[in-house]
Amino acid sequence: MPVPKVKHVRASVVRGGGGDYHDQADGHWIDDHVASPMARYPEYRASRRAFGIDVLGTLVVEVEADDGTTGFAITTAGEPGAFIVEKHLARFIEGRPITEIERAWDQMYFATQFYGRRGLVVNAISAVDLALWDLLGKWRGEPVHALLGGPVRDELVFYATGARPDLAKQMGFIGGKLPLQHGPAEGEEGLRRNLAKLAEMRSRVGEDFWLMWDCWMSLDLDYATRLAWGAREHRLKWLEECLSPDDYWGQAALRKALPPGMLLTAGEHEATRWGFRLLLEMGCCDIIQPDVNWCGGLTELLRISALADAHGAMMVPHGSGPYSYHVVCTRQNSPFTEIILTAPQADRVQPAFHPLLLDEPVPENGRLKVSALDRPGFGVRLNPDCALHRPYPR
Ligand SMILES: C[C@H](O)[C@H](O)[C@@H](O)[C@@H](O)C(=O)O
Ligand SMILES: [Mg+2]
Repeated sequence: MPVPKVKHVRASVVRGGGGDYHDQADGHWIDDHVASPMARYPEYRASRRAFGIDVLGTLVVEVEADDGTTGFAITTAGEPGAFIVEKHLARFIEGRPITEIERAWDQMYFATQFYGRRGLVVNAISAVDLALWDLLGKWRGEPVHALLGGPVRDELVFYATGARPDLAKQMGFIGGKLPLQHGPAEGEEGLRRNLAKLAEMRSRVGEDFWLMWDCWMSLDLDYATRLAWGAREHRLKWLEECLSPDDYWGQAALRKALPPGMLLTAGEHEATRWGFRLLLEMGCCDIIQPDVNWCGGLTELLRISALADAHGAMMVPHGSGPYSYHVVCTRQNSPFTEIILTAPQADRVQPAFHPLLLDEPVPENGRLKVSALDRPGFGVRLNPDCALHRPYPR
């Protein structure tokens, strides 16, 4: 059977949830006084949307082959991402056999290296890469996990990120990750409030349920160290992304300063094998957390995961929904994964990319059978009720 060629690459945008976790309506837990690097400015302390955490919105990339098969994927990149795909990346994909995913990745990365390397550009590359894997799976009639060598486990186990770890425990998750709410700018009172919140949650969930803090790049080395030692009595399992992702030196120092047994995690805002090599070789973390839709896509994540494995580190993707599940089920060093509870009060499970994807599998009782992934490609469809807009048609 001749291998089809890519006929069209289309980049569209959509607002409201979807591929941008922070593009949510008013009153959502994810924007309720969460610590951030901008909290040193009082006007940006109460809300991350106030400084534009939701500025990009979702980019949807569709890759259509000349036999009509179409793959797609999403990321956080919005209209600037659509520009990069239509005006720059598409030229390396259109007209090529749909099987040439490695070649496509290499050309997309090195052609944009002079202005990319991480962030928005690599988010856009990730979406094209994931769309190509979706297309390949659909053409071959196989789930993506089968293209990666197949599952090493029968079910996925999840922790949940949200404001209510107590409810996450009732929903059957193995742990709950809280957003840290107060950073250094709110001084000792803020530190006391953080620790009081953790103590309250520990009292609700009992001794064995995992509790973690997501610090979202908001701290300095001294504050993070004091927070960690204050959290020790409440059995905090890990501190996440405490410092600037560029401060490899501070992260390495923090990891050495933590109480015995407390883990340090990082990586959701890191990208490519080179960025994660730096994190791992400098001893910055115990668990790397690449976002599959941001780190370079699946092609690059396979290299990143192998690096982590060689360093004896776990690779537990940040969010990423089905794009994570198809990889995690095939990697020995990915024993569990994350779902970000995108429901406004973090009180129920809904698809991670709600409302944009149809057929997105969701964990039940904190678990998901790998057999639920057994549909071609990533096994999801675009919701026709979510109107796409193509800002740079060709
Ligand atoms: C809850 C955190 O502040 C972020 O909003 C979240 O998207 C991310 O850091 C995570 O690890 O889930
Ligand atoms: Mg995080």
